[in-house]
Amino acid sequence: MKEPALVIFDLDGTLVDSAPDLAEAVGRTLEELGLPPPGEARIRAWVGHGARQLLSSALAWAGRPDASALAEREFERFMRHYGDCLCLQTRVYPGAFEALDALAQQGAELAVCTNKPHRYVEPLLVALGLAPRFRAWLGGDALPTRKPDAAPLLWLARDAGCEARDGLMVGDSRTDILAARAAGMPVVVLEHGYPAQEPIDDADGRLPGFAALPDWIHRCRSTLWPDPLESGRAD
Ligand SMILES: O=C(O)COP(=O)(O)O
Ligand SMILES: [Mg+2]
Repeated sequence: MKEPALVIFDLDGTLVDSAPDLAEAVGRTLEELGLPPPGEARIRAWVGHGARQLLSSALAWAGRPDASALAEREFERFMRHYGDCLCLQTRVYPGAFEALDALAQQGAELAVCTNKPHRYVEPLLVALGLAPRFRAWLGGDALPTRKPDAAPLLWLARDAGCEARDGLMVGDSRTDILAARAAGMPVVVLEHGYPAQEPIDDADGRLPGFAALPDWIHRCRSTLWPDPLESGRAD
């Protein structure tokens, strides 16, 4: 029986809890614009669609009817602030290192696919000691399209020399599920992250956190990654 050849992790809400630092950066940006900071709880509900969308959600919440145009204009201001608070309070979720090590020991390649701006992905992974675990990572603006488009997952599968169907996406949101489905990749959702704003019940699995991941993969491997010799799959 096979194991996944490649496991791709979402970043915010899956590998790391970055909401406090994102909230700080959004708060500083809005304060400079004379608007109230939305606070961490609201940020948790808005993360996952990229930084522009996050800023736009905050500006709309603060009552700006021109939120999306204003987010575009003030994007670099937000990016400066986020660069300043990238890793003040951001933490790796419990069990992540252990799960990554267990998967690597089983021979899986590991990668990160996030909608966070690409320029901040590597500094964050390095600061948290995660970078050496991954063969590759892609931020939301690394390619012309981002999750929920399939392109970043397909790019990472190609980079690892495998088919998307032989990989696994580990995420926390509907965006991750849609990207994986579009790529033809199995997907499991970890529920330790941000509150689900959209349905996540059509993932292949839902787990409370990392501790359950290696065992879940092991139990599901014959259905999710059937061995062509056993299943008669035509390649
Ligand atoms: O929305 C973002 O900035 C990042 O979100 P993701 O890591 O969950 O893709
Ligand atoms: Mg996420």
